[in-house]
Amino acid sequence: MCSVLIGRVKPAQRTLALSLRLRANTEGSSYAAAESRRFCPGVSADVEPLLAPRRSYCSRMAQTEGLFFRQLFESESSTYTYLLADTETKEAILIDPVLETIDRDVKLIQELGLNLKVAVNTHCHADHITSTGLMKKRLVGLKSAISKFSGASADIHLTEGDKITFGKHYLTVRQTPGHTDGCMSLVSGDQNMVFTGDALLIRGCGRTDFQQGCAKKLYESIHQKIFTLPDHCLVYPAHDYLGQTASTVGEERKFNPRLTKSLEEFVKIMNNLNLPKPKKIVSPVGADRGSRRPVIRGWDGSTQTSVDSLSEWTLTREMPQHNMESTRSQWQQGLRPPWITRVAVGQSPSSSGAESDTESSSTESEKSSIKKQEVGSQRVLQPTSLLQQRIKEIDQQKEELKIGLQLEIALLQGELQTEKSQLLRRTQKLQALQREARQTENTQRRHTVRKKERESLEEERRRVEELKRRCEEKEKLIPSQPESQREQLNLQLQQEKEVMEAAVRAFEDWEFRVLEQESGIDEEEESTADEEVEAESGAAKEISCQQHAVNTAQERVQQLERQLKEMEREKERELNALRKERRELVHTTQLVLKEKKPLTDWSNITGSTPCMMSLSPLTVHKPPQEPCKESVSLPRRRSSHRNNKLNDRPLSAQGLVRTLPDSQSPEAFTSPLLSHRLSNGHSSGHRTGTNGSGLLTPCNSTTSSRAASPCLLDLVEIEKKLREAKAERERLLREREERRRLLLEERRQKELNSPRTDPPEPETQQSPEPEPKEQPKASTPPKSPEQPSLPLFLSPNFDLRAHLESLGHGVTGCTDLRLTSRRCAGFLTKRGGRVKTWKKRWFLFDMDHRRLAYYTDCDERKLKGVIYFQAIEEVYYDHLRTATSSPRPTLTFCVKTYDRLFFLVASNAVSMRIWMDVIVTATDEHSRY
Ligand SMILES: N[C@@H](CCC(=O)N[C@@H](CSS)C(=O)NCC(=O)O)C(=O)O
Repeated sequence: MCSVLIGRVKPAQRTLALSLRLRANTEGSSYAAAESRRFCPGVSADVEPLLAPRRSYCSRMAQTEGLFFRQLFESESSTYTYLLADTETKEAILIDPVLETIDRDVKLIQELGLNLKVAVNTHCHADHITSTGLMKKRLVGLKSAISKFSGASADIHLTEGDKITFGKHYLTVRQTPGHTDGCMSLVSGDQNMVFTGDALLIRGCGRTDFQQGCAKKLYESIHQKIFTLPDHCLVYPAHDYLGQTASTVGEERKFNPRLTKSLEEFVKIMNNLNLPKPKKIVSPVGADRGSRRPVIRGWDGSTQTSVDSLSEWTLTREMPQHNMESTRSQWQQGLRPPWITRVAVGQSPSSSGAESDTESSSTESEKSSIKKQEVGSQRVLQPTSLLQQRIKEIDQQKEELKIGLQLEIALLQGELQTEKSQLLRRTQKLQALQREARQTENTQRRHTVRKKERESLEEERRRVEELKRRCEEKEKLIPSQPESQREQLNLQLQQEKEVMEAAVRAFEDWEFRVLEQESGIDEEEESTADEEVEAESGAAKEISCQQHAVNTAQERVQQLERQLKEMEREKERELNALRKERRELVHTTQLVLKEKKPLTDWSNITGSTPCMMSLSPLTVHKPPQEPCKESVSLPRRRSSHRNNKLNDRPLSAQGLVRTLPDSQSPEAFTSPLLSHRLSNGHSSGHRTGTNGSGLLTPCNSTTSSRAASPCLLDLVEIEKKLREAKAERERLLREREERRRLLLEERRQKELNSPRTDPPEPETQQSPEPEPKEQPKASTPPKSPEQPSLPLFLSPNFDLRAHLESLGHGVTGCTDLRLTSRRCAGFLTKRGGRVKTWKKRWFLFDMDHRRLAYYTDCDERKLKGVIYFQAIEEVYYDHLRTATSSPRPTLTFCVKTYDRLFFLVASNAVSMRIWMDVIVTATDEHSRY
């Protein structure tokens, strides 16, 4: 049994103990030691000086024995979340968790077997939504905490001096208002760490231009509450926009550019910051939910309906949308610091038409056999991987949707809870009023009865007195009566007296009873009849008012319940739709995989070259709607058919599958490819496709997947089309082979007629085909009438060297390159595909093999990878410096294939320009052919 204590040390020594049962956990590993390894893992001597500050951080961390500490980062709002735990008891606290990273945080907490007791928000965040509310739904026993002055609801409201205890550690609350009224900093028990929230940032501080911000208050808070901590105390802020992770109080006191100034200067600085609104605050998340009244979401799932005290910015924080596409794309496109890794969905593991770019060390023979298989199977692997990618996307979408809707439901439940408790309060009040009314009524009734009784009593009194009077009169008259009658009269008087005395006794008893009854009754009540009437009418009013409020609250509760049910139904509907799509995609994947074997076998039998594969209608390409995410540089291309080019590209399996029902006929899928491609993309005949350019266009996977899903059911149709595709492909390959044979024939003829001038090229060991002979420098050979219309760069007579000279390159002066009429070779530094390390490679641009190969060295013995010409889409200079880690940013250029980017660095500007113009010929060749 252990407890998390939230207690105030001063003034009242208040200790609020939340006695919570702890899971039995015997692991007890040294988190602090692991943590220090994380901060300084295997530091080599040459970088050690650079890491010196971090070493001091971690060595100090390690001193706090038995403390687990983890700094976590959310890249969209640049927020730091901190997880602290006692390594022995496993009790943990979480500071400033963010909604977007709830899965990561919960997973980590569960993996480490921690028992999260409290999730603290250092203040009301204006730039992101806290995950405490949702986290409470996921982690049993978790309490939320926030400053009492934040105006937000939470399980625990903290004030100055409160202690948040977890195991043998604790954090003390120091109120540091200024950025917001409810800002607080949390100081570790040993004063080695302070979590400053948005008060003190590294070399900065929280803005003071919204949310009750006040520069003067902030200045005082920091000076009085943070700068009074020891110099070595580590500062952990809630945000950093420059990748800084921690600082110290001493450093900030000395170097903080804002806080080293006088108060007046500080105020001036803060008033002139002119910061843009935080990125997320203005995002119209939930804009489609305009029907909902503006609400400020409570920090633990409840809702505050008051909007008066909060800025308009706060009001923009609504629920995540059900349209998760936008969220996902934000996540996918969002820049992340290097230490945040997220598996990029849809990244093909291998390069286009190339061997894997993992810089593996397989042998040449392995390479060639792998290449054969790869080329043959690529067209089926790629669609499969696309489908699998889509499945992954759906899973992710499902998860996001679930979180979004769970949150929505949790918040509605919170709202419902609040309304219900309000209803309960009102009902109780109403009942009390009704009780009161009943009491009043009873009093009145009693009052009337009493009044009547008093009247009867009065009557009786009068009767008794009359009897008394009569007896007295008789008694007086008897002496004056004749003697003979006196005895008789005395007798009568005696009887009457007895009757009278009995009546007096009865009356007195009655009167005594009445007086006794009335002795307990409030005299005021008796006397102020008017007031009573007034109170009665007030109570009646109050009752009707309360009745009305109760009715409204009941309606609201019913409405919320309906909303909740609808939300749950919506969640089910959405999840079912996603489940259905996923099932269909899995089915289709299986089908495509089934197709894989015969197609691969067939491909091996034909022994087709990679270039031939480009004619396959199933070659996979990135959907044209998606621009290259890695760079937005303008491509360096001579071809003016940029847009057509994308449409000219072979149809992706994904696109095929999705567009089948629209295409109606098998011809739509097979017919126009060859003629269209051979006519340089200008053919307008025989177009049966759906996109106006005569070809089927792949659907945009991010927007139309759900709409397109029904077509996936048409599996028989798919099989049929696959068979047709195979037949068409076979025919195209035959035609292409024939054309190729004719070309070679023609080239040989030409060589016989015109003897070559260039010396024969030495690099022949790689070439399985006869090395073509070079033509004298002529980049545009005359076209014989019978010669088929071939693209410029495809022509066997095309002279690369002459072409470059004609472009004005000083080829002879560039000693870095070996340039012949058909080849260009030289060193380039290439960035790895998955492991982003830069390696120097020998690149060989080979026009005869139509590939750009790279080797470990200039002897070209160890092939590391190949980029086939048909895969190359664009070549451009990296002027936006997207390859941030490039050793020479100014000499970096990009070769974009349809599924990845190659970042290459030349040794100098001249060779970079030549390389780019060399490689661009490959793109032109591809786009034209
Ligand atoms: N451009 C940034 C602005 C982020 C921002 O305004 N941050 C707040 C804390 S979150 S409310 C702040 O106080 N910043 C102080 C500063 O000096 O930056 C973005 O949107 O990412």
